[in-house]
Amino acid sequence: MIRVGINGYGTIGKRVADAVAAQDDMELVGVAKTRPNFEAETAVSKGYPLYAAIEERLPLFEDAGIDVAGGVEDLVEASDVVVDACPSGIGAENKSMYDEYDTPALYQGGEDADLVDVSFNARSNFAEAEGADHVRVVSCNTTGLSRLLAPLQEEYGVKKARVTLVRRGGDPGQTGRGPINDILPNPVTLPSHHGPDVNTIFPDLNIDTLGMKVPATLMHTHSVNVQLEAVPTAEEVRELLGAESRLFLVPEKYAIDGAGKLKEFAMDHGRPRADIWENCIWDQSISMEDDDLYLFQAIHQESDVVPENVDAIRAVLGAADREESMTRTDDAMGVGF
Ligand SMILES: NC(=O)C1=CN([C@@H]2O[C@H](COP(=O)(O)OP(=O)(O)OC[C@H]3O[C@@H](n4cnc5c(N)ncnc54)[C@H](OP(=O)(O)O)[C@@H]3O)[C@@H](O)[C@H]2O)C=CC1
Ligand SMILES: O=C(OP(=O)(O)O)[C@H](O)COP(=O)(O)O
Repeated sequence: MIRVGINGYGTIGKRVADAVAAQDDMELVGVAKTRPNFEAETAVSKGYPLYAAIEERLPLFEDAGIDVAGGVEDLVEASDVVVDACPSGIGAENKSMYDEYDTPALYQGGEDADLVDVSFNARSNFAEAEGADHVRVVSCNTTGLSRLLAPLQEEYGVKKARVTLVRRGGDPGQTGRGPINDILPNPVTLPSHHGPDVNTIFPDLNIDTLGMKVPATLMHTHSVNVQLEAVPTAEEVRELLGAESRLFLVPEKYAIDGAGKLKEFAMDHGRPRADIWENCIWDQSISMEDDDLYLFQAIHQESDVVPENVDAIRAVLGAADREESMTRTDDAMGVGF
């Protein structure tokens, strides 16, 4: 069994914890939090051992009547690998602690690419993470782009990708985020971080990305144009993308017109937290104009990186190859509609 610790039990960390607990080759050693809030209560009610991320705060948990298994260093020491899902920048501060205990660590997309040995997307570069000590699972949007570009690059070759990312302003629980009545170029300069981030996975891929932020919390939406080397029909592209386990082609007959109905669809399917782990590509948006492919896809920012974190655990430990790991992860989590 692979012993996994999760440091940072927020939006991403709690989802990765559930996904790890669902794998039959992994054991969740525990999760680390800084304070005894509702998420601490939930972790305890799920039977996840709770560790204090800041050891001086141990008494706060005791005062709140929450049992704590130890401090974060105990968690790191007891784990074969740690998933760091702390807020952006805290992962970098934690790196020396992971090194001290010789525990490989996975970081999230909010950390800089130069913090790590390898930036990771399971479909695109699984094997590169094998044996690495520090791996970054790229951001939700970059994960969505990498999953899409990998089969296109392999099958047809990519001359150039141009993507406009319409980004949700904040997650549903982030009550302090905005905008609340505006549409922002964000960043106003080009490129957004997503293009350079895609290049951490595909170094030679020619890609420009532009970002915007809008007053929405449910999902991001991408307007994608990929100029291809070989020229398939739109139907051939549909078949290629439809065969990928983490790409969901939203059928026209479902009459799903946006993120609201996608989330409703996920809830109808009994998805935990209404999570959508797959890229949602509108089937009827897939179009070819000469050598240009166009499509729209929606990305659930809170959950698409979760299966990628599970695969990265196996990758760093050399516990499985790409296909075996992705299949195990998907089967255990129920990825695929
Ligand atoms: N949310 C998203 O859409 C996505 C986020 N990411 C990336 O994932 C990472 C985490 O983001 P997200 O889950 O949204 O962030 P959250 O703020 O939701 O969760 C992080 C949690 O870490 C805890 N924390 C804070 N400081 C520490 C610390 N020193 N040690 C341990 N835990 C700490 C906080 O909980 P508490 O203080 O209560 O313990 C907080 O809730 C970032 O790099 C982000 O860029 C990637 C893809 C999508
Ligand atoms: O990784 C994400 O988005 P990103 O790919 O646009 O950076 C997450 O949705 C977090 O984005 P945020 O930095 O707006 O919180």
